[in-house]
Amino acid sequence: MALSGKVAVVTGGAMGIGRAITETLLQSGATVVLLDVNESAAKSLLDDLHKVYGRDRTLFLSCTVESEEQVKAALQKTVDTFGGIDILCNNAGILNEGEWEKTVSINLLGVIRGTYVALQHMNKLTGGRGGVVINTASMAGLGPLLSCPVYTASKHGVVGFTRAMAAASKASDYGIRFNAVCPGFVQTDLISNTKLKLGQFSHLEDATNQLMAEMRMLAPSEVAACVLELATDETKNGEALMVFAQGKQYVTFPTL
Ligand SMILES: NC(=O)C1=CN([C@@H]2O[C@H](COP(=O)(O)OP(=O)(O)OC[C@H]3O[C@@H](n4cnc5c(N)ncnc54)[C@H](O)[C@@H]3O)[C@@H](O)[C@H]2O)C=CC1
Ligand SMILES: CCCCCC(=O)/C=C/C=C\C=C\C=C\[C@@H](O)[C@@H](O)CCCC(=O)O
Repeated sequence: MALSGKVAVVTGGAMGIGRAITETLLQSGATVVLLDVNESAAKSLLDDLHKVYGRDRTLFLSCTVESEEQVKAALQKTVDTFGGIDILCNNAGILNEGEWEKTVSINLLGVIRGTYVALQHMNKLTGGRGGVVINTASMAGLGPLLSCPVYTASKHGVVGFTRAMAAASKASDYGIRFNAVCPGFVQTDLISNTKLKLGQFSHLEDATNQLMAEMRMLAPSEVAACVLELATDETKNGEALMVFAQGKQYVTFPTL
C-alpha cells in the first residue's frame, strides 16, 4: 500500500475532515497518531478503528494545538513510539468570529506551531527522514467569505505560510514538501449552527447559506482523498488544491 511504513500525525483527527483523513491514511497503510481536544470523540473513533486496523497502527494523544508544550510532548511521544514522523496533517480548526482571537490561535498559529515542532523531527538536516506537511486551509483561504473575515484571514494565512514553507524547505534541502488543501463547504459539525459562530456578522448568514447552496456540499472523504494525493504525489510542493463538489483543481498563483 502507498503509505506502508509511514507514520502520520493528524491534528483535529477525531471528527469531520480529520477523522476522514485518519481513516484514509490508515486504509493506505500508514500508522496514524491523532491529536485532538475532544477525548470522547477520539476514544469512540479509536474503538472503531481498532476493530478494522488492529491496535498497533493507531494512537490518540489529547492535545490542543494552542499549546506549545502539548504539541511538543505529543510529537515526541509519536517519535518515541513509532520511530519518526513522515506525514503531518495540520487540520484542526474552528469557526468563531465572536472569539476571533481563538480562531486565529487555532487555525493559523496552531498550523505554524505544529509545523515548527514537527520540523525538528522531520527535517533531514537534523536527523529526520523528510516527508510531507499538508495543511487544511479552505476556499476561504483563496477568496473572502464576507460572513467570517477573521476565519478568512486565518485561512489566507495558512495558504501563504504553506507556500512560503515549501519554498524555504526546497531552498534549504529539508526534504519536506508542504501543500495546502482548500475545500469548499464540507458536511461537518464546523458548519452547523453557523449563525451562532458568525458573531457581529450573523446578519450575513443568508448570503453564506446561498453560496453554500450554489457550491453544494462535499463529504469529508472527498477532502481526505485529496489529502492522500498531496501526501503521495512527490511532485507536489507549494501547491494549493481546491476541492469542489464538482471536482478538484490546483490553484495557479500569479508570478510576482
Ligand atoms: N467544514 C467545512 O466546510 C470546511 C472545513 N475546513 C477546515 O477543515 C478543518 C477541519 O474542520 P471540520 O472537520 O469541518 O470541523 P470539525 O469541527 O468537524 O472537526 C474539527 C476537529 O478539530 C478539533 N479541534 C478543535 N480545536 C482544536 C484544538 N485547539 N486542538 C486540537 N484539535 C482541535 C475538534 O475537536 C474536532 O475534532 C478545519 O481547519 C476547517 O477550518 C475547510 C474548508 C471547509
Ligand atoms: C461559513 C463559514 C464556513 C467555514 C468552512 C469553510 O471554510 C468553507 C468554505 C467554503 C467556501 C468558500 C468560498 C469562498 C468564496 C468567496 O471567496 C467568493 O464567493 C468571493 C466572491 C467575490 C469576491 O471577491 O467577493
